[in-house]
Amino acid sequence: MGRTALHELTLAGVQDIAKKRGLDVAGKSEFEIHSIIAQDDCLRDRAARNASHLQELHQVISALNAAQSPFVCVGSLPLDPSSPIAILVGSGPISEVSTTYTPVHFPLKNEAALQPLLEASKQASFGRGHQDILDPTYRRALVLHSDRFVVAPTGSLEPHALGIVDSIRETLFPAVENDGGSTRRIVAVLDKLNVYAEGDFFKGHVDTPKSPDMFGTLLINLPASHEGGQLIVRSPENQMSSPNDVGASRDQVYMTNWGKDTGLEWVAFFSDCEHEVLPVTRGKRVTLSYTLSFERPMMKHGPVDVEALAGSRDLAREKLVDTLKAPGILRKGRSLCFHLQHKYPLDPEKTPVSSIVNQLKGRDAVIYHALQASGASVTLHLVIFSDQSHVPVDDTDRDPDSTSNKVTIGGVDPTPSSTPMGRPQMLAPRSHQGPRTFSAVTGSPLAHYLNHSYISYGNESVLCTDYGSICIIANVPGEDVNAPWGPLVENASRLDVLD
Ligand SMILES: O=C(O)CCC(=O)C(=O)O
Ligand SMILES: [Fe+2]
Repeated sequence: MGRTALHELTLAGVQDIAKKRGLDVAGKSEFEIHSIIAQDDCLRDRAARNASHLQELHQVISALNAAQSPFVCVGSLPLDPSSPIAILVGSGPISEVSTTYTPVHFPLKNEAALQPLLEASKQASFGRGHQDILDPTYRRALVLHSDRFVVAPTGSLEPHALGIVDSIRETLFPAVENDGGSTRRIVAVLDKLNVYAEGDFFKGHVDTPKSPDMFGTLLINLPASHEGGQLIVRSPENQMSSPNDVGASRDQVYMTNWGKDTGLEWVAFFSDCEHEVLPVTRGKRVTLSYTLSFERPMMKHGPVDVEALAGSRDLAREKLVDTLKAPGILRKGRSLCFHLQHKYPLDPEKTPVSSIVNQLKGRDAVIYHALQASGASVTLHLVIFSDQSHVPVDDTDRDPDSTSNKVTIGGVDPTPSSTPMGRPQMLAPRSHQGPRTFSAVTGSPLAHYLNHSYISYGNESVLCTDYGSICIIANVPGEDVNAPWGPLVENASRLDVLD
């Protein structure tokens, strides 16, 4: 055995183990330490078990990567030039009887034709923390809210009628695409019209969720000739990269190429994906933005039909299910922990964590449904951030000695029907030998922690909702999710695994 399995342990893990076994490793190289512990039967055995565990987790991660689902969905629709679309710009709020309308036709014939829109629009602000502020170094654009214009002919830019909503469901929610549609009705609501003139831009931001049901944003580009003004959308795991970054794979950063076509072009993306509009270098760029939400009544439904996953005949996802079913992946006493890739608007004081089951996006939905299809017992857990180390959600249990800048994980929500929050629990520090070990297979709550301050740069300031970080915990069926929690092994696929 020995070398390969031992090599899977990190140097820190090896030093830790060696010290606990009373082995003298002071001043020794990693190679020497490995040789020392290779002589130790107990350590060899433990390293071998770690190595097989790591191999299993790597298999899960590979299957998961192969089953990745996209974070953007794009399309284009031709427009009949003989029947242009008109934006009817109101002289005041459209609810008022006295309002008169001036039409602006698309495809836009010349820039002068845009004048009524420019006059009615106002300089766009954006949300920083709880305030809407004007900062032309961050966002330079004009906006016209949907209460100041109407589209003619009526319904001609209606995303349902145009088939855009169906495409969004098929692309962004493939894992649940076949559940009959009725439980996952998507609603696209027109929010505003954005005009970017030469030199205008909108720097990187994430869109503020306007309600807990909102999951994404749809932008329709109206045909107006321009250059520059590309929209860049980044996957949640690639927030700081540009399309030219070395290492940022092209499927993690999407960039539009609008302004040349005479039809409609559109892009939809999950609302926690960072996006930006590069400066327009010629012409005018006009977009309509829509919020994408799940219809409210579906929140009452239970978890979506897992049969749908089996019916989707996606080979990569079937392989993921098979990998999760393989003997040893899930075993008694070891839970798998998947930190969610996306953020979700959730007020944990009012809503159980389990309510986001029907809102899971992208890879999170794939993991959840694959785990369910594999027969695992699957629960969602709230991740709460704290500058205290491993502080339980319940303040009475606060550990006065822990001050490091770590995360607290709590808010177990196994039985949402009986209690709104479930009994608060926490993951114990690594040194604590709890009855169950948690192996973090994907992501880290710390990454969310770093993002957290970033999301105060929304596109609007909204007070009522915020993002929480959540993880999916998978157990063998029958295990008591309320039993005291053991240690969390972060990045279990890379670090040594505690037993
Ligand atoms: O106009 C665009 O393409 C983007 C607008 C945007 O990101 C926003 O309003 O939040
Ligand atoms: Fe935005």
